[in-house]
Amino acid sequence: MHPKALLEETTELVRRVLLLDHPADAVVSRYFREHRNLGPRERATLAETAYAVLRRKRLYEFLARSGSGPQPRRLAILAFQAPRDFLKQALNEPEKAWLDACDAAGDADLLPAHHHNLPDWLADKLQAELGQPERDALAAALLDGAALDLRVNTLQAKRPEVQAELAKAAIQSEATPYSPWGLRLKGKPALQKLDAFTRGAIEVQDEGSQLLALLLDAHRGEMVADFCAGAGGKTLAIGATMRNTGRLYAFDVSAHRLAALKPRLARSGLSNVHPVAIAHERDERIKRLAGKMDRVLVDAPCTGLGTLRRNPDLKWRQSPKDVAELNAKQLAILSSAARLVKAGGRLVYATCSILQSENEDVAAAFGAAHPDFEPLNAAQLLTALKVEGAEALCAPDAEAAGVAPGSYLRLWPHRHHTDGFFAAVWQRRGG
Ligand SMILES: C[S@@+](CC[C@H](N)C(=O)[O-])C[C@H]1O[C@@H](n2cnc3c(N)ncnc32)[C@H](O)[C@@H]1O
Repeated sequence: MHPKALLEETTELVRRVLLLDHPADAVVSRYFREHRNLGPRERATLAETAYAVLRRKRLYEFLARSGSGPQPRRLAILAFQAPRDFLKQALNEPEKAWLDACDAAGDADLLPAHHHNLPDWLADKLQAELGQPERDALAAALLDGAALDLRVNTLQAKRPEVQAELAKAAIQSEATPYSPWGLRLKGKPALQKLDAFTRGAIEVQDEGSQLLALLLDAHRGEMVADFCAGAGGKTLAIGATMRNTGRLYAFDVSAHRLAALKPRLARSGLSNVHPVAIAHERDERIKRLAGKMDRVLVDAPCTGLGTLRRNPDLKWRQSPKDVAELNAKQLAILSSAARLVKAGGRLVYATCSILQSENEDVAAAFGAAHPDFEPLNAAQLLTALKVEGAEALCAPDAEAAGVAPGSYLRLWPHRHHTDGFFAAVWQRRGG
């Protein structure tokens, strides 16, 4: 495709994702369905440019003020993911001169917002919670793309075997540093046609997400509930730790998301999983299981701000009002799910958010209202599960928030190269 046509297609996709009315990945998929003529390299340029605009929107909007022509075109030019000489073939003379001037803009011309590229409310909140140097390190890490991590399905294969099998297909990987099941791939190879994928030996899953399933520590023969199972990323990992025995309920209010679990379950070889679509967290079907579960995971709906490397649109699609509404929902879901836990059983509350209000504050509110749940130290649990350097994963600086070091799992992109995750763990007293 001629550079001019490619820039025009890219401009249209940028315009659509910036409406922010749907998740960016859905907008991109829809665009590709509507434009089947686009080849794989063209698709990559379009998608990567749209994501680059979302990542550095504040910087590019600032630079775009000096240009002319439609704003989405200016943003697409600034973020265009191809060599400059290719791009310049698509530009008129004034655009070329303007782009050269933008490339020459130095730090002195830029404000902090043009570096962190966060909305003000979020930049301020993170600065208040972390201090500015840490906030800036986090913001910089969130501007990078994330590595592609796999979880090896240990029901089917061992990690070194899968690693060797991938190497034969020219896919290089290294063992993830913390998760015993993880492989971090070099690059972003296509996986869906690999035998290892179709037979269920691998699933795409961030290392941090694997650690949440590990922390639940479900065993053979247990009764376990994954309360917000969604498409079942963690359900599959938990089912494997149970060695396909016992009973694993996958609850979610979204039948649509649970439907996406079905083909993954079929590949995985798990037959102990029972997906159940519920109306809400106080659904009658849940009440019947009160006090019966050995383990309950609440992977709560959240802002997803820990996943900005993958979903940069989320920072523009969330507001303080959304956060406040989620906080109430998170506590309600956690409190309802806790009723399922039997005496002596374990409860894990997790999010992929980096905000204290969705994490420590919800855990503290739940703990204050539920003296029958004893908090467990996440660092000690992960150390017992042989996770290397578990203490550094578990909020070593938590004392500032008034809790003992190691109380909570706190994963950060800039520290641990995972998505941002939180987990708190309790044991129900009386077992
Ligand atoms: C963070 S996502 C879960 C991701 C999933 N555990 C995984 O590993 O792929 C949160 C899920 O909570 C579900 N949810 C929202 N409200 C809920 C409720 N009241 N009860 C149960 N699930 C709920 C959403 O539909 C969504 O699938």
